[in-house]
Amino acid sequence: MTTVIDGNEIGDQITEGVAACTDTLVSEGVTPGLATVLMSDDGASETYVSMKQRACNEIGIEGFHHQISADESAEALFSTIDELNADPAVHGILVQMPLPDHVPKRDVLERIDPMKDVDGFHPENVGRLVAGNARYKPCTPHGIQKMLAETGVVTEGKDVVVVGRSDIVGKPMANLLIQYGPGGNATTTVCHSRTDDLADKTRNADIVIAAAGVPEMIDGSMLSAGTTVIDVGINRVDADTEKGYELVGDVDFESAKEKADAITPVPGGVGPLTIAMLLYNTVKAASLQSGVDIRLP
Ligand SMILES: Nc1nc2c(c(=O)[nH]1)N[C@@H](CN(C=O)c1ccc(C(=O)N[C@@H](CCC(=O)O)C(=O)O)cc1)CN2
Repeated sequence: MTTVIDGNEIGDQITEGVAACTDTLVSEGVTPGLATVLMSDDGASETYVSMKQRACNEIGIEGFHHQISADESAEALFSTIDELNADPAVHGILVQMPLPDHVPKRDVLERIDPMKDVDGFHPENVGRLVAGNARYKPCTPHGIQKMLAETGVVTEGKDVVVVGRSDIVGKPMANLLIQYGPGGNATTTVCHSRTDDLADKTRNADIVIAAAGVPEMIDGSMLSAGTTVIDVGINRVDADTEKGYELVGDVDFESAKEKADAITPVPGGVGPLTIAMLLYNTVKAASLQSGVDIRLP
């Protein structure tokens, strides 16, 4: 029997633990604050930012939102970040990706105070992660680690194939998987658009993590029986629905399910964990900046 991993259930469980930490901080006079910055008119990005704000409100994290028009200069974004860096009510800053082409992404990430970088994308935080001393683990890969642990999928000694080499998922995921300790100790292969014979790599994997942003590119014929399949893709494809689109993953769910021991659906798989781990990092940021000790889940 294939287990369909319920990301909403695991996300809710983690959020409950984070909510208890928020209560502890508030009782000590510290209200965790998260600022989201959106410089885009992309519908999906707008949806994700409002989901993040709603999730904050539900557990008592104070949300601040800054909208910058997509055709503004990069300077407008830099000065917003400078203000948020200096604001003591803001413990976490998240600049929603992707940014418009004229905005230099690396300069934006370096502008954020690393202590407030709850995405874990600042080079200082990336370096700490690679060194095995993470401050803020990037939300999606951290959520996948939690999801595997919760499902009883051990990574130690396993062959894991990560499909995709993005800064948000592929690279940090691979780095977490090769760390010492639980959720790590995996033999990790990173595949990408130039990989020769991808199916040969995925067929030899115990765990496949698909994060390439290509709708349904991994199907059952590319998997061996018993594989754990984690689908990170959330692609909007045109469909005859009320919204005019439907969400599909990077995995062809029906054929992959025939082979998988465990598989995540889209929606309701990895996505909710991304939000839960953002709350986790925000509360951790508030704890680090205030010196109030908490026990994170
Ligand atoms: N600064 C960042 N930008 C982006 C990140 C990130 O981690 N930091 N990740 C992605 C998108 N993302 C968060 O921003 C994200 C995507 C999807 C979901 C989610 O819960 N999806 C739901 C479906 C929602 C829908 O109806 O569209 C699901 O999968 O069930 C959460 C977060 C890019 N940018």
